[in-house]
Amino acid sequence: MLEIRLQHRFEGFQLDVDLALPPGLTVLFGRSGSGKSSLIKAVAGLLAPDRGRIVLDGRVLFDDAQGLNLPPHQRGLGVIFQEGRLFPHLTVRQNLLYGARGRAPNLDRVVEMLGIGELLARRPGGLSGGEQQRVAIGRALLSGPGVILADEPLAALDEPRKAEILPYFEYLRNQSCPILYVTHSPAEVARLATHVVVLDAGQVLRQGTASEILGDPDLVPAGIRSVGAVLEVRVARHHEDGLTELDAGGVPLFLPRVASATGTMIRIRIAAQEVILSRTRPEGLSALNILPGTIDSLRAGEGPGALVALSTPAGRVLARVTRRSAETLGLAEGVECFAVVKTVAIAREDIGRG
Ligand SMILES: Nc1ncnc2c1ncn2[C@@H]1O[C@H](COP(=O)(O)OP(=O)(O)OP(=O)(O)O)[C@@H](O)[C@H]1O
Repeated sequence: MLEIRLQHRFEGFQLDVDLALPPGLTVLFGRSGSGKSSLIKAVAGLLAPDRGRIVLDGRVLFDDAQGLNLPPHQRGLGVIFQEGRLFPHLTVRQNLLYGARGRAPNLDRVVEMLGIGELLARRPGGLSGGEQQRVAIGRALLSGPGVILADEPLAALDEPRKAEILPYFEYLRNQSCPILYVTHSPAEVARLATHVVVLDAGQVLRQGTASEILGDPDLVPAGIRSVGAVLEVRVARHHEDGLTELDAGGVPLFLPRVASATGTMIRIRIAAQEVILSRTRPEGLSALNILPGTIDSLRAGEGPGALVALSTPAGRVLARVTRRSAETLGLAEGVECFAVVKTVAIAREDIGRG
């Protein structure tokens, strides 16, 4: 358990938060300049707040009232930054052991899990961005941390490298100590977050699940364009034609082949702009995914659009439609309709482990 209460003033900016983080992976989310990195730095011991108290599993890391401010290396943290920040003069093996201060009984297991056995004798300079980040994750893990701090760990990577690293964070979320993770990316929030804290101008604007936060255009930094639903669904069957059938609360959904075993739970993000609504069950349509539901809310945007929230057996689904369509179709709270989603509208990056 990590408790963070702190106040800090920079010129023109005041950070003021009071948080108790639950187990799992907590995402710090918010616009640029909202205070995410400053908060991470305060926990890491790289920024001494003006006032406050930071306690990890009952151990006080910082308390201005007691004049206590543990240095970073005594805090029991694993830190992963945007760039690996590995020591260039040490081999990968030495970098890994540095975090563990020489003792790493689980070195072999971590090396195997991260697939970095081939890299052990090399120096970081020659590694790809993705390889460096895997080593940085290994170093953080091997330090036996009480909490892992990850400040935009995927931001410097291209899409294929992101796809390579994301599963490791899913694994960590389900296995290890609490993780505090900064990102701007709704896809990362959808895939990784157990809990989301939205910061705005240095204050906590909202806290909630990925689904609650990503469904609210006021909370998502990119606004309506990246609003969407997050559903937890079960892999029901892999079909021979390359499609995977999912059980979404009893409704079948089809996606291009998902690399998860039958019976496992996965998370999928369905962007609101990829959803079409119909008042009657559509027929003769190429889209395979049709979810029946009832409209929970309809919210008109400033422009010609509206955001419709639909309660379905799979969970809450959002659709971005024009106000004109909403009027023509008679969409309103309580109205029953069908959400239609193309199979290929759910990108690979939007599919993660449950
Ligand atoms: N050392 C500093 N001195 C003065 N102002 C600072 C310092 N560090 C951060 N700030 C200010 O504090 C505010 C919050 O910055 P911070 O880096 O924590 O935001 P952020 O949410 O992490 O942003 P981004 O997503 O762009 O990384 C900004 O206005 C920034 O200019």
